[in-house]
Amino acid sequence: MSEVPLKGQANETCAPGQPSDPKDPWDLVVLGGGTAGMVGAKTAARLGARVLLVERAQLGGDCLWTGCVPSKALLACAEAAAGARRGAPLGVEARQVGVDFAGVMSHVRGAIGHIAPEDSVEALQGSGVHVMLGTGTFTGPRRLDVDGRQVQFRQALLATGAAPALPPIPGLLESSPLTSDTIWALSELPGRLAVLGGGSIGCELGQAFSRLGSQVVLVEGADRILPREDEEAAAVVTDALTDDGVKVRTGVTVVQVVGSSGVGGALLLDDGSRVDFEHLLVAVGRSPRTRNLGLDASGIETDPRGFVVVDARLRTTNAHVWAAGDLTGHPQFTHLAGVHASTAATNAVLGLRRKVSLSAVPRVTFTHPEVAAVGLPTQRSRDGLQVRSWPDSHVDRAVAEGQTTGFTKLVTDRRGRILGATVVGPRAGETLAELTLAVRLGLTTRQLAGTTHPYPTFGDGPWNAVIANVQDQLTRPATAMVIRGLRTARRFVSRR
Ligand SMILES: Cc1cc2nc3c(=O)[nH]c(=O)nc-3n(C[C@H](O)[C@H](O)[C@H](O)COP(=O)(O)OP(=O)(O)OC[C@H]3O[C@@H](n4cnc5c(N)ncnc54)[C@H](O)[C@@H]3O)c2cc1C
Ligand SMILES: NC(=O)c1ccc[n+]([C@@H]2O[C@H](COP(=O)([O-])OP(=O)(O)OC[C@H]3O[C@@H](n4cnc5c(N)ncnc54)[C@H](O)[C@@H]3O)[C@@H](O)[C@H]2O)c1
Repeated sequence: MSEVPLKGQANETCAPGQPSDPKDPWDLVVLGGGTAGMVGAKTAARLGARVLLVERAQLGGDCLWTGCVPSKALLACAEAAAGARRGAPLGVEARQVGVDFAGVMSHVRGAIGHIAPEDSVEALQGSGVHVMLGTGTFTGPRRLDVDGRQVQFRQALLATGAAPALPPIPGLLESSPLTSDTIWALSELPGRLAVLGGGSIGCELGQAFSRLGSQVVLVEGADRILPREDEEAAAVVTDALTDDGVKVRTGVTVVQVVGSSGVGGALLLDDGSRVDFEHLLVAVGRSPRTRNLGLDASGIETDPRGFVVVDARLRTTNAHVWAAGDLTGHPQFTHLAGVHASTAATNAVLGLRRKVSLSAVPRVTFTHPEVAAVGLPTQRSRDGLQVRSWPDSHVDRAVAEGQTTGFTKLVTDRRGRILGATVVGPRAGETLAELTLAVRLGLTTRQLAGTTHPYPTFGDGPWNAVIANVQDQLTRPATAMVIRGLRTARRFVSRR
């Protein structure tokens, strides 16, 4: 363990070092320096608390080193290749698209390197947070051991994240599969890549590797990929993956993996078929990093899957310990980890009772086209709720770009309040922002329809969908009668 000392007088003022008197514990000790840990620590320091953050590896966590940043950088390379290839219908022909995998990985590392200083020890110190590098374990309700050093706290924030899950399939471990933790070390593009799991990671990385030139087979146990998303959205992505050369196999179970570490192998499926691979990527979900943390010693309970049990204020079953991010069992997103952390840190340091709400947490799968969703499912109409759809084939920007497979779907109540949305299309994640605000604030389609949107943008999809919903409302018998009455009165008045 190495302790990183604070530098400079200014830092000393805002974040004094370890209190020398053990009866004067840290106001907040944060365990884990990923998104949740860093945001929580900075929030608490900004509120004037004396904060110690303990990280066992490197600050930045999964998002920076193995998650969002490398995956989106890889996707950008893949989109550059695919964009060059799909020029023909637009009159632009690139006869041979070459991919230099070393160059791709250099871009991926470059993106990480660009962002890393913002998540560095120095940056945290500059925000008034004391950092200790080492592995933390609870040794009591208000005590931690960090590689042999005892740390006392008034409050603690647990933010140790989650790690790729490996299902108990015979032969899987022996085949040393790749996961989202290890795939970034590849130095050569896999010739044949099998991807187990058709969720966010499987779809994003499967499509990216296929666009870069790998032969990809994606194996999903459920009857469709992206099983948590709108069925039509999943169908559009299935078609897109297929167009990009991915062989999508759904509704099949892997009964055995044959082959040994590093020399390829095969998935044996329950329908008797096999999928040969050079590399296997496993992406079937992420398990909380809650083992060997001494949670029993500190009275912190976990659920049967190992996620830390929290209340709506993110307090664990130890009244002095809070939890944030992937280890809580809430949706596993960087943006939610940040919201969690600022809420939990504020509650911990100031004794407030702020709650997190999961009703308007947006999610985006960054395939091409993207699938972005928030709020209630848009799958089908339910009692008293309407679903309104608008296809990108009627969005002028999508037509101009020759990318019309997407759509916007809204679920609204009778008053036109927007309760949920799914947007599929290029940059759907950006388009979703206003719908997220609408769901969160309970805005109506009438309010959004009355807001001028710039033309021509993909934002026309949601705008046309809300306008269509308002027009639907105008056809209701009572409203139609009022309109008829006003029109008749107007005619009468203007005749005089
Ligand atoms: C391939 C991939 C792509 C993703 N893409 C997106 C995306 O596009 N958008 C999005 O919102 N989310 C995305 N995610 C999810 C996102 O990365 C996570 O939700 C986010 O990183 C969770 O942050 P966290 O702080 O909870 O955990 P982590 O980032 O995992 O941080 C936990 C930290 O705790 C440390 N730690 C663990 N145990 C100890 C200990 N005992 N002592 C000290 N330190 C410890 C770890 O070293 C780590 O640094 C992606 C994930 C993956 C894998
Ligand atoms: N764009 C993003 O925001 C983004 C991107 C990547 C990851 N993430 C986060 O990381 C988490 C983990 O991603 P993930 O893709 O590993 O998990 P996931 O839960 O999104 O998807 C896992 C998929 O694997 C399937 N599956 C499970 N066991 C299987 C088996 N034995 N055989 C075949 N299929 C099986 C499931 O049906 C599911 O479709 C996500 O839930 C998400 O929160 C987010």
